[in-house]
Amino acid sequence: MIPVQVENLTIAYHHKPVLQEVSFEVPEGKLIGIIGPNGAGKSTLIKGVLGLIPTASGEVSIYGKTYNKQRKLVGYVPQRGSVDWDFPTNALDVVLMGRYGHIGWFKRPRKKDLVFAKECLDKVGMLEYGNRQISELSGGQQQRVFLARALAQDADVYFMDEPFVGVDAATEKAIIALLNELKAKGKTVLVVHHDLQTVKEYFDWVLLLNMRKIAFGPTKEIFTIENLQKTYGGKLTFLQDQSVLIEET
Ligand SMILES: Nc1ncnc2c1ncn2[C@@H]1O[C@H](COP(=O)(O)OP(=O)(O)OP(=O)(O)O)[C@@H](O)[C@H]1O
Repeated sequence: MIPVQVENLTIAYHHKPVLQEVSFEVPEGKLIGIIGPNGAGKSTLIKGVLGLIPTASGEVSIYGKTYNKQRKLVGYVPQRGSVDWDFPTNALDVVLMGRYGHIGWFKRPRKKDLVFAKECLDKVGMLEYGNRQISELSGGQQQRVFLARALAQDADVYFMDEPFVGVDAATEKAIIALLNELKAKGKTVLVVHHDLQTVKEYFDWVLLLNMRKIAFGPTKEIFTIENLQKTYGGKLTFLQDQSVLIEET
């Protein structure tokens, strides 16, 4: 079964297309990087797939059915900047929200949901912050709580929008270890990612995006200088050994 299939997806804001006729099929059990310059439509793609914004045309299916029918199978870590952190709730409750697909919105969480939510907080090193208001956490800590929420969903396919932004090097390592753990369990994880230096190390497959799909496939084949130039235009600096690339912003 194909975890995510996108066919001819077009999305426009105020009638101006920002994503045009994007098609790809995501294979199961892989870590996939979504790469492209600022404004390329990476977040828009994820939001479109998850039905959070209207699409102009195209089809999306999750394991062969519409997202609405498969919600429980999908976990989402939004971009940190897009979340209202002043919302009065503590870290454990944020993680418990990840369980509602399993509990049902109007029922109280069962003991085992609570235990599982705490396990997820522990996995991201945040157990001791369970009672802390999310507004009182640092950016990197907030990011980890959202990761714990996604883990609590116990989904089969995950979408993460820049999970490494604002986290320190140790946390980045811990997050990538978690993603690899998910992969080892056969889960599929799509990650919007900006650091070109780590793409080869982190991701099995990449989607290169700039309003349109530039290329999609195994990192070894797709993450080439030629494709990166197509994706970023001239905004790349090639270091001497040709293997290290830096995006100028
Ligand atoms: N709510 C909105 N209303 C109007 N235009 C929007 C909206 N959200 C995004 N856009 C525009 O759509 C385009 C794609 O934005 P998007 O956030 O998907 O890019 P991105 O690739 O995720 O960028 P970044 O790397 O900067 O996060 C941009 O030109 C952006 O200005």
